[in-house]
Amino acid sequence: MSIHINAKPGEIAETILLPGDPLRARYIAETFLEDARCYNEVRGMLGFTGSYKGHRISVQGTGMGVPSISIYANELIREYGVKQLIRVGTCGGMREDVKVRDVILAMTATTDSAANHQLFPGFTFAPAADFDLLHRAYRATVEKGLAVKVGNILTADNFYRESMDPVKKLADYGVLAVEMESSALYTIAARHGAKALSVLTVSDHLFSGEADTTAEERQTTFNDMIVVALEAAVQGA
Ligand SMILES: O=P(O)(O)O[C@H]1O[C@H](CO)[C@@H](O)[C@H]1O
Ligand SMILES: O=c1cc[nH]c(=O)[nH]1
Repeated sequence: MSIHINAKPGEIAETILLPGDPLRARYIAETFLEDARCYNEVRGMLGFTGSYKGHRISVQGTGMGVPSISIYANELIREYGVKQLIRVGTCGGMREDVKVRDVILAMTATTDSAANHQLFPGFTFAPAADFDLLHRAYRATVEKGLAVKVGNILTADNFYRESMDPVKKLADYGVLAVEMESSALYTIAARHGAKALSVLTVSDHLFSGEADTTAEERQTTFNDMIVVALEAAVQGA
C-alpha cells in the first residue's frame, strides 16, 4: 500500500494507462480489458488491472494537473514497480493545422509548471517521451488510418487564463496543443528510468472556432486513442 493507492504488492501491472478522469479508467477497464479487477478506490481515484491480448495491463485515474499526476506517477513507479506509463487524455488544439478529433503524440512537453522550475533552477529541462513507446504508438495510428500529429505540447498549470498571448506565442513556436499533466509524467519517469508517453485526443480548439466534439464523437475518438495506447503498450512486450 502507498499513501494514495491501496493495492497489494503485485496487484498493479508493469504497464499502465493513465487517464485524468477516474471514471474513464473504469470505462477503459470495462470496455478494453479482460477480467479487470478494481485495486484502488482511495479518494475515488479508481485503478484496475486486467489483460489486453494476453498482456497484463492496469489503468489508473490520475486527477487533473501536475501535482495530482505527480503523486500517482511517483507511487506507481517507486512503490509498485510500474515500468511503462501511458497517459491517455484530452487536449485543446493550439495550431491551425491541429483539428478537433486529431490524435496527438507528445514527443516533448513544454511547461509553465512551477514543479520543474523548482527542480532545475537555472535550467529549462525538456521532458521527453520514450522513443520506443512513441514509435510504436505512431505505427498504431498509421495502421488504423488515424489523423495524427507528433510534436511539442504545452502542460499548463491553469485551465482558465486571463491572457491567451503566451499560448499564441507558443503556437507560433510549433506547440500543438495544451493539457495539464505530461511534463510531470515525463520528468518523473525519466528520474526513475521508466518509460512514458502521452497519447491525447483533441477535444476542442483554443483559437479556430471549430465546433467541440459531440459526446458520441468524443467516445469514438477516445476509443481510437485507447487502442493506440494499448497497441503501443503490448507491441514491445
Ligand atoms: O482528459 P484529461 O486526461 O483529464 O486531460 C485534460 O482534461 C483536464 C482539463 O479538463 C486536464 O486534466 C487536461 O490535461
Ligand atoms: O483546452 C483544453 C482542453 C483539454 N485540456 C486542457 O487542459 N485544455
